[in-house]
Amino acid sequence: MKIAIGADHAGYRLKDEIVPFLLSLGHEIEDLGCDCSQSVDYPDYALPVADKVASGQADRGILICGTGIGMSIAANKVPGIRCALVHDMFSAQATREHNDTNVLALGERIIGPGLAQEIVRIWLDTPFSNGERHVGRVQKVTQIEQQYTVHP
Ligand SMILES: O=C(CO)[C@H](O)[C@H](O)[C@H](O)COP(=O)(O)O
Repeated sequence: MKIAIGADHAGYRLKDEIVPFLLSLGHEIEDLGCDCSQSVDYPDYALPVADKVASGQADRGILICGTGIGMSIAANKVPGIRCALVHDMFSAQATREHNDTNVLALGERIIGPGLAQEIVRIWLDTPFSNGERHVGRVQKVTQIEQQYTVHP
């Protein structure tokens, strides 16, 4: 899978643990920063990752900040993005099966690298269930997005 990944200053250390893990699983990674503890703004890293996924240049995106909250809020503003903030293995599976999420947000200040890797592995491996009720609900979410998208 081609995966775009980004973090702010509160998430780059966990990103640096996740990137080699993803490479060891055989994924292609585009690391869009940041790479040091100098304070930056999470929307500046959420947008490029979300854009890679929304435009089809990446299959999935992973975003990391202190809590994952800022990254998930920002990513979900991009049309076509369904970003889930996940800190447990059950939700990692459920959000793929039920919500067909294409971006995963994690909080470095919330979980350690071992749990984060398990969440990432499950989230990447779990297919969308394609159950009729889930397809219909995801379509309804897309319809909400379309209602608020300004078309020129
Ligand atoms: O957006 C966030 C909180 O919802 C992220 O966790 C940020 O990483 C966090 O706000 C950064 O905080 P800092 O005090 O500027 O390090």
